[in-house]
Amino acid sequence: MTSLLGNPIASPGAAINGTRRGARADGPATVLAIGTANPPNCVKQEDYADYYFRVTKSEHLVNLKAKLQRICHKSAIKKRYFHHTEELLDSHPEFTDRRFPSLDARQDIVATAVPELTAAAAAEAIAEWGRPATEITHLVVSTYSGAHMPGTDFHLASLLGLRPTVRRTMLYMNGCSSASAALRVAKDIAENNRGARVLVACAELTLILFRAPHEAHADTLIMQALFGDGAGAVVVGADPVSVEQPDFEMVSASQAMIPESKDMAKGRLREDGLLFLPSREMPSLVRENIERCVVDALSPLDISGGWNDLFWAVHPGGRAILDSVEAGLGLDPRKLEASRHVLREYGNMSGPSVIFVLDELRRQQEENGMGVMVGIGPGISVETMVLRATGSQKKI
Ligand SMILES: CC(C)(COP(=O)(O)OP(=O)(O)OC[C@H]1O[C@@H](n2cnc3c(N)ncnc32)[C@H](O)[C@@H]1OP(=O)(O)O)[C@@H](O)C(=O)NCCC(=O)NCCSC(=O)CC(=O)O
Repeated sequence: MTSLLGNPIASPGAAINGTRRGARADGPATVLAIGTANPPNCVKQEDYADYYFRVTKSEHLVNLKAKLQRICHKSAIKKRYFHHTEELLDSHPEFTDRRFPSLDARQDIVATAVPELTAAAAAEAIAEWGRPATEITHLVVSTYSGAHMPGTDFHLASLLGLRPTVRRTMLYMNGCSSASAALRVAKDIAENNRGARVLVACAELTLILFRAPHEAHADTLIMQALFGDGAGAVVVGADPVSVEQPDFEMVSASQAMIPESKDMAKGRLREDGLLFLPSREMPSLVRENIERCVVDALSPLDISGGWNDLFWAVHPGGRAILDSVEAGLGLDPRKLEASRHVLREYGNMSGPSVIFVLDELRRQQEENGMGVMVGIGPGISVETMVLRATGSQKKI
């Protein structure tokens, strides 16, 4: 091919391919910094049944209260944090009375509370990262606590002073695997856009699903007994520059649907808030399927068996979920200590939980060599990310 002046020119395809190759990062995406945040209202698990039946004015349901006490006792949770307080619930009787629609009022509260909590976690991550917030190029935000246009991503960008051209992606309704999904997206962005610095932020507030006990809905008690509020944020980028100290390389990411599991963990957004129903069979299905998911994710890397040689960051969905992963993979009990710590100190915070687990692993300096982050979400979906600890001596 020649130009109008008769000079030979390279074919456009070759030029574009060259540009595309040059636009990609050289190395893998890495975790450059982690931040977490919780609201201030803390309720001890041993007090939760008294608290919950008092605030929902349901003391007369003595059998359900005793059942909640049994569940709390077996939950392996010590305390949880909530945005909602007794005063807030008192001023909104529609949150505890199933006969009235309450979605509008819930949405109005989370519209500001979710961006604020997310911003607290993100500000911590950016401070640790050590570069100005304006150098964040991409933002990936995930939540099921409310849905607005513009969304939490837009408000968060303003609260943090990100540049107006930051490229935003909003993920909704990914349940408890939301942070894993957001980190998977961030890895792809970082590896395909040279110099990209991606802020992942994920927050959930249980106000969106808070409801009173009801004799016909015993499963409500599971949600009320296990779930807590929290936000996690991660700065992701490839080819670190000198000020940046990565904690983990993000080696590979995969996602799988457990067969025949579509009714195992399902959520519906209704006039009385988000109704989320984890089935009783969820722990056994996780136990039966987890190893196949892990094998499928790791075999392309020539890693098979020897699960106790890896470190593990598993979503603390509940004590029985962690027991199932431990049994399904034949893990030594100390392998899930970071996940059990997060469950004990915060409950199941849905998606943000795995970010807390990564933070805990590096704090305990338990991570070493290769490891696996496992998100468990609706369906049942299993998100697997292989990580390599960098052995960073970062002060955190
Ligand atoms: C709730 C538990 C702490 C209870 O501990 P145990 O199982 O050891 O104790 P147990 O069998 O005696 O159960 C205590 C009481 O809870 C009841 N119970 C247990 N699981 C239930 C469920 N899913 N729905 C309704 N009730 C349930 C039992 O019938 C029993 O009632 P009674 O005492 O009257 O006989 C545990 O089962 C657990 O951790 N389950 C996992 C919870 C879960 O599904 N988490 C995933 C959330 S979704 C998630 O994270 C990801 C996502 O999907 O997005």
